[in-house]
Amino acid sequence: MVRISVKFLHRNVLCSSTNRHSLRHNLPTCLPNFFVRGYAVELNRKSNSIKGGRGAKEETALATDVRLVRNIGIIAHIDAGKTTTTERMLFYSGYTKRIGNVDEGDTVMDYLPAERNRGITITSAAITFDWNNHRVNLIDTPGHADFTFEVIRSIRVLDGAVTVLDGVEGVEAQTEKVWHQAKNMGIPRIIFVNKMDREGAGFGRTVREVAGKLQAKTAVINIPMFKSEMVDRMTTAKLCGIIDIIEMKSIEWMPGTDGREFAVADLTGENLEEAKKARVSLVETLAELDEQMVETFLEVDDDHMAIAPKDIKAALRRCTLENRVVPVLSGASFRNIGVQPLLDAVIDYLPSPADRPSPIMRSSNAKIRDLPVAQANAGSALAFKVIHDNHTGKILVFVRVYSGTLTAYDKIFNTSSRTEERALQLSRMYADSSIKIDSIPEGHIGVISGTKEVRTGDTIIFETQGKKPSIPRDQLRTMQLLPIDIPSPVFFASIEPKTASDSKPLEIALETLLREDPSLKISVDEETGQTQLSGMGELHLEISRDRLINDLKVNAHVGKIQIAYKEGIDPRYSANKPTIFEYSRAVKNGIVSAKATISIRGVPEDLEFADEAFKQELSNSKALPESNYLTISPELELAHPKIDLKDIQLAIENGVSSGLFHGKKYGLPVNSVQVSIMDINIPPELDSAAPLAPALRFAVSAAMEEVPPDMKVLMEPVMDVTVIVDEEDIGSVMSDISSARSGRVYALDDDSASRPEEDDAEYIDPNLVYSPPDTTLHLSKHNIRKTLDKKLIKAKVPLNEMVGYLKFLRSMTQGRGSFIMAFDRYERVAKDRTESVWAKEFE
Ligand SMILES: Nc1nc2c(ncn2[C@@H]2O[C@H](COP(=O)(O)OP(=O)(O)OP(=O)(O)O)[C@@H](O)[C@H]2O)c(=O)[nH]1
Repeated sequence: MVRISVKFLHRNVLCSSTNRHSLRHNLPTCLPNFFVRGYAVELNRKSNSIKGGRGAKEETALATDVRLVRNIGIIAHIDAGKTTTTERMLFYSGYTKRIGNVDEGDTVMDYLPAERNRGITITSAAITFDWNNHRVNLIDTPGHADFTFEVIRSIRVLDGAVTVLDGVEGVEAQTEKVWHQAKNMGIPRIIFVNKMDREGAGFGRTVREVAGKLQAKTAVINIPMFKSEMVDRMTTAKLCGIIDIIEMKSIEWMPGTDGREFAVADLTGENLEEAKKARVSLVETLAELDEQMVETFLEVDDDHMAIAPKDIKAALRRCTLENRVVPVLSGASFRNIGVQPLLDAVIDYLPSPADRPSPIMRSSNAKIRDLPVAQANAGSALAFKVIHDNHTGKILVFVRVYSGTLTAYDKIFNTSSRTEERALQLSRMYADSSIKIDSIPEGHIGVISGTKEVRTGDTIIFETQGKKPSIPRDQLRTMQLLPIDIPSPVFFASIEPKTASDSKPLEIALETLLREDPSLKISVDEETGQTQLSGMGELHLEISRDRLINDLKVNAHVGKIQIAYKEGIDPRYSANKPTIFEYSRAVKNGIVSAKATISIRGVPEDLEFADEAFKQELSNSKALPESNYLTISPELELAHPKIDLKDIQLAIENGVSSGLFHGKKYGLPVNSVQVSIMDINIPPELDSAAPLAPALRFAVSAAMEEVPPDMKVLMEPVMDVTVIVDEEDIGSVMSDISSARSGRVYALDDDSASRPEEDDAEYIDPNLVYSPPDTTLHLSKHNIRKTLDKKLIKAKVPLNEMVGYLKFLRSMTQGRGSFIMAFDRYERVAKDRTESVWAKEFE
């Protein structure tokens, strides 16, 4: 006998059956007049079992059958309602007992600094819940631009994404950016147009924007439903539910309830008429893309209404998985409207790991070919987030297993740190608790606790029982999954322990921070001994500082957050002759001298204009940190009778990098230079590569010394800025950017660069897509945003000119303007600005 307890109209309705499937099938009949989809089951957290209908067998299937898994993320512009929507998802799936409220600061998902002190749940990277007999792993993707790197990293482990849009604001710049990242990675997406209860919200307008701006082929599967209401003797329309275009039903939520109950009814009147238009469009869109839909359509004599919902769903699933269409839904999470259909859509249309192509593993050894994980015949997993649990003090490593089943106590080999350890404890994170598990099967997400070496972004290889890897083990151990280029950090702060005894704990805490977030960088100035923490943005460093002081409890002084300037060499500089440097050092067998002949030059910012020979030389060079290059003359023979070639190369690289740590004019790290080694004498009696590093460090330092001071330049981070303004503000904003902020405007409203041209066969004309009329907009008392009149100004602007820009922009545009920016590159500070920048930042 299987029993399931369903929360229904404030009552617990108990349905029983001897057969689990029959129970599921008959469930709606237990609840007359209501159409129950995605019903909530209660989780009894204490016993870690699910009360009611889900027996152990079913839980096992959920935990192992990869087709029942959805690894998804929510991507959205700040404030679109990502957290509000997620909180409802957790509540309706039965994993939280009440709905958290963003405005009252009691949500499970929020990760902002104020909530961070509460511990692990806030920073959870993935939260698991079950819906309609499927397991959903919701992977967190932060919205702030400082964390763009983290967004990219999270997107890589997603199989599908929900894009939440604000029905008033439409497609916003940040959304567009993340959308394209997800699209480029081939991740199927669905769209949820949220906040449809707000005045000025336009569903039809937003759908047209999705088609126009995102160039997505839309399939509207539900539309908002409104009811007329008299407010202050004026008729207004109030959102009350949605019209389901697949089932051709209305779904209405009672105002003021928690949204678990909803009434399903047949459509009538205007709602029916509009639904028919939407159904025709949906079927025709699918028939354009899916042959099976054409056949089904012919079978029902071209009657759009006669096609069974299951056939529409199947076609829509096929097309969504192939990224040919994007299902669009509507609702208002805050009013508890439309979230259950969204959850259903996650299950119905987004892929399971089995539907996704096998990712590629790439070796650090260029000679080894790329290997799709499916062909490796070995276990592989990606550590996509590492978190320090403040409560237990343990390091939790969130992994996505790509192949094989990771079992507790398995030996795991980390291909980045090249270390082996055991996966001592495995668990799965639920909304506010974790459950110990024995294994994490392929396609699933789970947590390994207590590892010593794993960092965010590392690849883990493990051997699966009875299988022999398809390539030799030493080669397999050089493979990495989805490596990510980490952009240069542009802000830094100095860090000092308060007392000598605080030094060791600080070192350990910094190591923890770096394991969690590889986009942070620690550098130690060898001359001054000062430690610097660098990051992507002010907020990024503020959060890291709070983690250090408040969470990891170190006793340290963190200096002011500053822009990370660099020192460079004017590319016009060319040394008359290379620097020859001789270095002697006492070693075991006596004194050895190493002689290095090197030259140094500045690399121009716009490499595309450099001469071909130089470009060719750089492409054969080793890229070092700080956009520097190391070119070793091809004639140079580095092989040594006693020392491994790899060790020699590594010592040279380390030596050159540390020689570039301090520029000779400004004392800043050196950026964008090429160091060429023409000759190097490695004494045969040397038996370790160690002395080579200081030799090279001094040689590079000496070469830098020889560059005349007027050829040494200050370099600054320059941002790629997109300012979104109304037409009437274009003139003032552009002139401010170019005159007051030393920026270069390079495009106006040219947000179409990544889109097909209008005469391209691929072009999606927003005027031709189906979108319901926005009947409520004329009732709005306020000015309605003219979305399509917004203009984008794109410019390259020095970062120091952007500090405090939002406030300035808001006042210049009466609050209408907004902007996003991302690091572009380091550029030389123009001569006329150098003095003022130096004075402002360093004096
Ligand atoms: N009227 C209305 N307000 C909503 C709705 N959904 C969210 N909000 C409000 O919008 C604001 C932002 O919501 P969040 O859920 O924090 O948005 P977010 O996308 O998670 O924002 P970040 O975490 O800052 O990226 C809050 O004040 C919410 O109460 C909705 O459906 N209707």
